[in-house]
Amino acid sequence: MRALAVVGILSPGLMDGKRRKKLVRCEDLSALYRQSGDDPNQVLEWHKKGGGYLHPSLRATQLPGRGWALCLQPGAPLVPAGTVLVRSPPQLLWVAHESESLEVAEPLAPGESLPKASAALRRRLVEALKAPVPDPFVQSMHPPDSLPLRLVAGSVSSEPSEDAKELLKGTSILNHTLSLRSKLLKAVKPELELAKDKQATWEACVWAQAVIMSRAFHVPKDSDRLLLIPIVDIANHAPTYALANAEFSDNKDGSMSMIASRDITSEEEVCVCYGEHNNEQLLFCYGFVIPENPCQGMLCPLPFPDTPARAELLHYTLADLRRRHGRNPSAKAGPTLRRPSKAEPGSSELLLALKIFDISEEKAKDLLSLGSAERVTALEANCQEWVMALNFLEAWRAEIPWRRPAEPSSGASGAAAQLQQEAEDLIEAAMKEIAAQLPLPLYLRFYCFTHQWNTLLRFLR
Ligand SMILES: C[S@@+](CC[C@H](N)C(=O)[O-])C[C@H]1O[C@@H](n2cnc3c(N)ncnc32)[C@H](O)[C@@H]1O
Repeated sequence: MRALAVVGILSPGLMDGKRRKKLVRCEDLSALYRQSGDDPNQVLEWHKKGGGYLHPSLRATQLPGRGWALCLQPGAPLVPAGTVLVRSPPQLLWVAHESESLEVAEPLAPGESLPKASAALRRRLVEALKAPVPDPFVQSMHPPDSLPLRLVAGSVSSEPSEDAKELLKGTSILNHTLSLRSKLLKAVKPELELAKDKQATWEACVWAQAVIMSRAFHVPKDSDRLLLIPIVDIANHAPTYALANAEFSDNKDGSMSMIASRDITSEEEVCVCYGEHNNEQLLFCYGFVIPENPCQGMLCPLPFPDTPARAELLHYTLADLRRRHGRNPSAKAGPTLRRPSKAEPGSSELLLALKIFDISEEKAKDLLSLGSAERVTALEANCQEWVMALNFLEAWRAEIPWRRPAEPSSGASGAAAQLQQEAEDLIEAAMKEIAAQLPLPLYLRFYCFTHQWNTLLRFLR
């Protein structure tokens, strides 16, 4: 009974007794995740019968590397901005309110703002799998197998394997994912204790958590409602709000719609923006990365300063820096490494953080009382921070496992490998940038002292 009844149930059109019996004996829960032959029409039918609306020119289809997607049919007339593309009535939505839940729940991951609502949805999803035939909506909720939580989920009774951890080394996601796994294990302990088959229950809980991370929406953004929205949840992600061609609309009658935010033409894919996320955030929550993502940056694996004035100073000055360059000022997550550009060096946030690490608490208090412009001048990096940054970047790069350059990045680990490659490229670019600033004698001294001859030869001007 390891696979519950779920495995058979999740294969559309296979409900005859003989076939189902065979599938129930299957030894894994892989049918909880998207298969290449999955057909979206079952859930579309179910949605229509339940009172849902789908624009007649839209169809759900599989796109390589993107799973299911909503696209305008070939030859369909232009759909003008403002058109309702999908409407899901309240009775088909799964809604959890943070304020209505009495339970105590801790956030499982950084940035999770509705932990009680997530816990309530997770429990409901796991329960739904126990039904003899879960409804087509539940059957359609397939999170990607490249989601980091899935990569490290492994066995309920042992630690994640070194091989699984290797896939995320050198990125801030490794620690976040391991922490998410252990917090989830703790949160579902009561269910696991009651379960006959602990591994199957653990896998169902991982599936439910993965569904919430990759398919649940928090609408409106500042409300306490977490929703699973059939059909609307088939829309894939556009990197920025400006690049999306559709958006959610929260209706007065409790239904949810997706509306065209600009004209959409024949065969175009309908995409919403899940949030302007960089590839680290996308991989952690959604299991994919976007090549040349315009929302760029990778979190530098640095601890935040551990004294109040230095922590506050870093927070404010990072926000200042971001505002000045037209980026989202939120600085909660700490300094990021970016692609160098004419407007801004890629290592500017790292250099700022290293400078603040090196000053006293008293000096930090003084700087906090100054205006923004004076602070910027006082916190300008010099040779000392450049050398510290080179040291830090060398250590960061050494964390990333060595990979054969031609190795194809496909399968479940492909997106993680692409993120590691992105980290390597950003580190290399930042090192070049810093090497170009450093006076030659200092540069030579650093590399001779650290015996990193390869880097020395590569960057020697
Ligand atoms: C809300 S669901 C969208 C529907 C999903 N494609 C499916 O098969 O059901 C989010 C998931 O879709 C995939 N996805 C969304 N946008 C993507 C994109 N721009 N590139 C690749 N995969 C994407 C990821 O697997 C993500 O976790």
